[in-house]
Amino acid sequence: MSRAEVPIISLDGVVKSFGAVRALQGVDLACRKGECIGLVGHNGAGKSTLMNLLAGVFSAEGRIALDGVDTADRYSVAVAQAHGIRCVFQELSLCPNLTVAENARIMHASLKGIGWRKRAGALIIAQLDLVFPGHGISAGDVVGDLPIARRQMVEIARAFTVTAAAARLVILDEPTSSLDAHQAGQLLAFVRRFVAEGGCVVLISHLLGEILSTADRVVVMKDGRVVAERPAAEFTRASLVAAMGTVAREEAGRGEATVRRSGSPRVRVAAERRAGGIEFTAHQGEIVGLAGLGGQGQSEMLVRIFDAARRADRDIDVSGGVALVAGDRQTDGVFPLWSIAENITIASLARLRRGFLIDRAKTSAMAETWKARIAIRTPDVDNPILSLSGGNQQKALFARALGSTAETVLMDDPMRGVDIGTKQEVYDMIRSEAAGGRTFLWYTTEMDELRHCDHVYVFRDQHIVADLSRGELTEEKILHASFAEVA
Ligand SMILES: Nc1ncnc2c1ncn2[C@@H]1O[C@H](COP(=O)(O)OP(=O)(O)OP(=O)(O)O)[C@@H](O)[C@H]1O
Repeated sequence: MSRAEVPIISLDGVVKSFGAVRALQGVDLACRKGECIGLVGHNGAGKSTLMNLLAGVFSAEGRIALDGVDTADRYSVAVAQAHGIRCVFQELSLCPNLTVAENARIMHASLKGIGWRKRAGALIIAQLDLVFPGHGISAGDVVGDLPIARRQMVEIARAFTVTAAAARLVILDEPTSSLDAHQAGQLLAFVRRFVAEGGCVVLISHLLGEILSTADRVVVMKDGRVVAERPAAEFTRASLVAAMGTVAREEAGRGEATVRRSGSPRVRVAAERRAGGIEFTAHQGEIVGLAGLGGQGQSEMLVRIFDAARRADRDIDVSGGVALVAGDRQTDGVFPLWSIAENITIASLARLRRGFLIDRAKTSAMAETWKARIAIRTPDVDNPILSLSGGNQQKALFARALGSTAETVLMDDPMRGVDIGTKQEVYDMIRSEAAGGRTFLWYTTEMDELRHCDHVYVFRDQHIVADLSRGELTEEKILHASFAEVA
């Protein structure tokens, strides 16, 4: 084997268990210079566990070799970092109370002495400029004040920064899940440049289009095993879905071409008092999309509506109960110290009461029902929520909202990290619940998801700039409204 072919890291027969769960059941993987490996698999297949192993976070049984040398059981985060192995985790890991520059310094201990903050700031901003030109982030911004997309951009750029050790292998776990299409395109183009210059990237994603367009080789995992591994060019979207063990099917959009908006609105947000201001309405049984580039005021609108259901807001009318599926599950969704069952049932406690107490049997029954309906992978719903894989935590948030009696469900980019099979199940559920009279307000940056909507409002710069019914909905119109200057 020539030197160039010696893998940066190789795993051989790696096994990892969490209690009764065998997360990895004997995995082999080699990561070489100059390649992007696409890693796919259903929620809970073992992808994040594998990346934690590559990053030295978890120890495991089996063999790990670095540059062809067996590390025996000496592999650790420090050893991984010294070899230029970096990770961008699905759950963002920046310190929210520190600035962008200070967070860059955490990764680079060599930035010290007088002026370190300035140097750290220059380093991260230069990298952001390379990956996400026009990012709009400053070194002095406090991370906790940034919207989730910008936090994700900082985290990604930080992984590629170079000081003492160059980045040789960067593992990206669902890196585009909070980015809009434009930012995702910037990142994937950068990945190709990094790989062309001799770097290696492991790209974990449920968006199969980005795997097929960016990866050289695709590794498919199922239930803790690698079940297929081939050059990306040999896969089609359908064969990839089939390899993951999901039945491929064309996603159906909403049936009829146009829908007459009738009945009294469930949610109405008055038009802004400016020329051309557009009123936002959502009627009973409608699925209403909030579109546009990421972070253009869509989440803020959902939060205002959520608040208006509890206390009067002169510009917003809401009738009936409201539930929210948060996209930023880390800060807005999951109760990290609670069990899976408690996380699912918290929005339904009124129905689960017996006298003054919560009926545990009813709570467990509701959690079990949703575990089965939405395929939450856990041996026991009383396990802590954080024992679930990221996508399965997101499913629990869906179960919380759909299982409540709220007439209106607000969804803030809710499919983060959810696998393709489950997405199809959830789309079906949303459609049938809407047919039964429920109203959905759905913020998504995925064009494909907007096809499920009856009506779409496009946001730009905190304003609604277009109001499109299903019959008028095209990707071109949405892009045009997303980018066009206000006349
Ligand atoms: N800390 C933990 N404690 C208990 N079980 C865990 C823990 N971390 C992971 N698991 C379990 O290991 C299995 C693999 O999880 P992993 O996070 O690797 O899946 P994944 O393929 O990354 O899924 P996703 O696409 O949802 O991110 C799952 O069944 C998960 O519940």
